[in-house]
Amino acid sequence: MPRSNSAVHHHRQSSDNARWFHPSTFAQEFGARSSSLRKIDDDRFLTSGLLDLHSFDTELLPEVSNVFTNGTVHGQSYEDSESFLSGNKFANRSRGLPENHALKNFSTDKERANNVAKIKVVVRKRPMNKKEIAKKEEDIITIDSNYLTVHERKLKVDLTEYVEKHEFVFDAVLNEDVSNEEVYAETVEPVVPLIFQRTKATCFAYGQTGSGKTYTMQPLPLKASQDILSLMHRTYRNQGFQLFVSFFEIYGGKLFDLLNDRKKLCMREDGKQQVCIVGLQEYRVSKVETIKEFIEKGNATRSTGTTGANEESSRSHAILQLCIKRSADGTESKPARLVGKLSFIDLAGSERGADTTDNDKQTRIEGAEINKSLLALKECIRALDNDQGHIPFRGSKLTEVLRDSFVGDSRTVMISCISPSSGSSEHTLNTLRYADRVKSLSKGNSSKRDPLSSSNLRDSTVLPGSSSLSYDDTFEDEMTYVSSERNRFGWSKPPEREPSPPTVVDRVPSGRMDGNLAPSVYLDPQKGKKGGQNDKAENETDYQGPPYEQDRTRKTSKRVDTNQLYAVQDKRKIDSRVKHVGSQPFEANNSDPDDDLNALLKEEEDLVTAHRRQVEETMDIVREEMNLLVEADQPGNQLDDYISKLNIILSQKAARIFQLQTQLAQFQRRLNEYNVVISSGN
Ligand SMILES: Nc1ncnc2c1ncn2[C@@H]1O[C@H](COP(=O)(O)OP(=O)(O)OP(=O)(O)O)[C@@H](O)[C@H]1O
Repeated sequence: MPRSNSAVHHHRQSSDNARWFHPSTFAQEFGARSSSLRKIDDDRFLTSGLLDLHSFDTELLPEVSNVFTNGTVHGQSYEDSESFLSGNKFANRSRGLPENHALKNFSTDKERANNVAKIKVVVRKRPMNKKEIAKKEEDIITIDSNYLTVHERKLKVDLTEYVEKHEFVFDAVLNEDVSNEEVYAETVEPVVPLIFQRTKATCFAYGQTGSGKTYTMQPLPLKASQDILSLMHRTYRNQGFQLFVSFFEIYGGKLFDLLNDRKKLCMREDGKQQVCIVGLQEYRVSKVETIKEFIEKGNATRSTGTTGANEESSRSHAILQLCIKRSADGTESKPARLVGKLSFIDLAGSERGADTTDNDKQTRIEGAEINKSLLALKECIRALDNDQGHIPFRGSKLTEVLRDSFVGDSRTVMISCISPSSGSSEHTLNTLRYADRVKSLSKGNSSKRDPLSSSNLRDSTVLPGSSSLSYDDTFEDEMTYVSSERNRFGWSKPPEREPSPPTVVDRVPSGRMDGNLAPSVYLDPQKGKKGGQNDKAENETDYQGPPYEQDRTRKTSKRVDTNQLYAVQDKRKIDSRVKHVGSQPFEANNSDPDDDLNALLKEEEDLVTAHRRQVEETMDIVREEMNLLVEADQPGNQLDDYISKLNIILSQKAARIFQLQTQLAQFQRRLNEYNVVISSGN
């Protein structure tokens, strides 16, 4: 197994679920819609959804017009197409937004695509809320361009306080004043044109409960559809492109169609090892309004599923996909094939992931499942960006479903949401470390972690300029629109657009889930403390400062049927890459290879986390020793006191080193076993 520097802390997830498609907020955003999907069904051309696994091949089209070449597209200028595509560029990028003007004139779409990072990690800090202010908590996050510093208050052994700084660098760091519109521009907007060029892109958010995942993610799919449809009706007019939407959830390892009465779906692999979701309904859409209705419907279905209510959806991953298809001859006479895809993933319930020490069995199972998703996700991203032959998508159901998104031309945008307050420092650091880990997986990152470069052992990282977003300020004026009118999510109203295309919604049998990807995650490992509900309660109170308009529906915490979770693991083993070694199976005892891999990944994470902790603690101890020496030099110091303190310190050091050595030796043994198998398999 190729080694890497990856390390995700085992973050206890202390959040409630992140449901950025929550119906209540959605309805408030876009106005409550009385129309149900039934209406959609009635009014539009929906066919019953049957799945022909092979009718919608995932093969990409041989040629897609090079629309950006030479700045003209079928007589339409590039500038024209850009101006409507990016109607929200901002004159003011000083609020935590990095200057991304490096990429000025793209001469080709390929160049454009190359300039959009494969993995982009963005951090968003939310404002302090009323409760935090009332508790006199401090804002411990400072941001300077794409640099972020956590000022963590700590106590020495002698109980004196000091501030430890943890510095991070990400592709973009957005402060509390940054609007959702700007978040979109920084994250999803740059990848939208790429999905017309055969790219599969995924956006997901993670972070502690109440850190702003829902607030951040909820508006993105609609905004993206708006831009996609604009491109289709302008730049790519009459080229046979079609937009499809699907929305499903993974709950307890099973798939449910959120746009088809939560019908249970079945995941299969075809002969070409393509992942197919049998029965998944895809709806052809040509109006943003219609997509809103579908999302609303999906959210409602998710929260009122047959076996439960909100708490169930809080334990599910919701995946909304926007697919661009095109018929081979550019007309609609032939079946459309997938060109590109944009996935928005709500990895819910992640707050339970770190709480593997919880006494409740159900909670432990869920936590383990979520940890598994996070680890598997990270591993897939790592493999993806390093063009590794083996992509461990089987590490979790989520990554398995998203398999196609980890191959080919893909883009991943991670949004790490963080709370600013001192009371959240541990969660915040965990979130940032995970983000940092994912970012450091990218081979595109030129800057490497230099653990000793900082006097205080920085947490972070990487790469200035490794993957900044591509903005073309040549067109900035045209792209800019300013509106004082903002909706509840902070979006400015978009400028007047072209007349909407006729409302057409075709229900299409799809059957194939061609790719996509990526999960929203959240990680927040926190040991020893049961995070979550209390934090949640606090975080959900009103904010002061900027008027926050988003209402949230509280998610209650109920228990789900254990059997459902157990029933989950659909263990069809078809990974041809994991082979047997001679006559000896990969794992003795008939154990599941996926489980072995997962266990190994978990051990790796544990080891790196333990190492990190050990280094940090060592630094603390060294400080203690220095203080002790200073004290020892003082006249009249107590020798007894010095000796006993030194003894304690040395014992602590020895114990920690011994513990880490044991863990390392254990991991090396496991690694050796695994390496044999993988190398033989390849
Ligand atoms: N950047 C922001 N600006 C203004 N308000 C925000 C921002 N981020 C979050 N909020 C507000 O903070 C509260 C919590 O945010 P949100 O529900 O998005 O958190 P979450 O991470 O999704 O939580 P959970 O994991 O519990 O679902 C909401 O009331 C939201 O409106």
